[in-house]
Amino acid sequence: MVEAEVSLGWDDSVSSGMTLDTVRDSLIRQEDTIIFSLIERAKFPLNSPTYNQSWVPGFSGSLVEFIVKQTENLQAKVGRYENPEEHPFFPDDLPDTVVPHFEYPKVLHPASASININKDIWDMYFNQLLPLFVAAGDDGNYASTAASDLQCLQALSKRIHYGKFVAEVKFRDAPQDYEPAIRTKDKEGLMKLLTFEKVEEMVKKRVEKKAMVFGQEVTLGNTDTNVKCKVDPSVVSRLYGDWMIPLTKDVEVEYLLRRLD
Ligand SMILES: C=C(O[C@@H]1C=C(C(=O)O)C=C[C@H]1O)C(=O)O
Repeated sequence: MVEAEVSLGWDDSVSSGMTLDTVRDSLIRQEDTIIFSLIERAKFPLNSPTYNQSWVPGFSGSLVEFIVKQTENLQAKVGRYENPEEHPFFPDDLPDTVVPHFEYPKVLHPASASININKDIWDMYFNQLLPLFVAAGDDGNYASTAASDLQCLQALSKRIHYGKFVAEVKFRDAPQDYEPAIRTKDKEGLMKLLTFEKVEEMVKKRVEKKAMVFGQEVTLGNTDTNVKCKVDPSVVSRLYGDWMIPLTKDVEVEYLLRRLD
């Protein structure tokens, strides 16, 4: 299976133009998308009926499940999941694309297609993250709430699965360091090799600052030094420290384990 796909065009000697710097630039830009999506979701209170009631006749799941499934169905038809940067939350039974196939550069090892940790991302988002940054309450805006959740989920999923690209460029930069740990399936060794603590500290500080800048009320009068942010910056920093970075690194390890298949 993997061999057949390799013969369809994956060639790891071809330069993708990707470097650790360009990959990190993409992660930095994705921070903006993530923080804005959280700010948008924070406009609404928790709105728990979005998650714990079935509303749609003939569909037994929650409203958010319905919206995510239906949207993914539509987006699959127009090719969203042909892009190796995108991963569906409900990958079963997605329709084929109806639009012409776009040739994305084959940067990743074909085995990477089997890595999708969206189940964990879904659980983390709804059970741990959401209650930390939205107010309690119910304003009835369930459909808009679910649409905002989808934006957040897609942004978080893209960032975390971007670990595949991070791992690929790290491997290409130093195959001699990674190969022994891959061959012995040494997850801990791989984790050590790919970890840059200083970079992680910078990421956490930067997203905290961005949340402060993006989420403040902009007024034309004197700048109020006591700004109240739309999303608590320390929650954003915690989101990265406790979940985004560890999950991205899990994806990196999973990718590397398959890198020599
Ligand atoms: C993504 C990278 O790999 C690891 C994960 C990081 C992250 O998720 O932000 C940051 C540094 C590394 O420990 C990277 O090196 O940039």
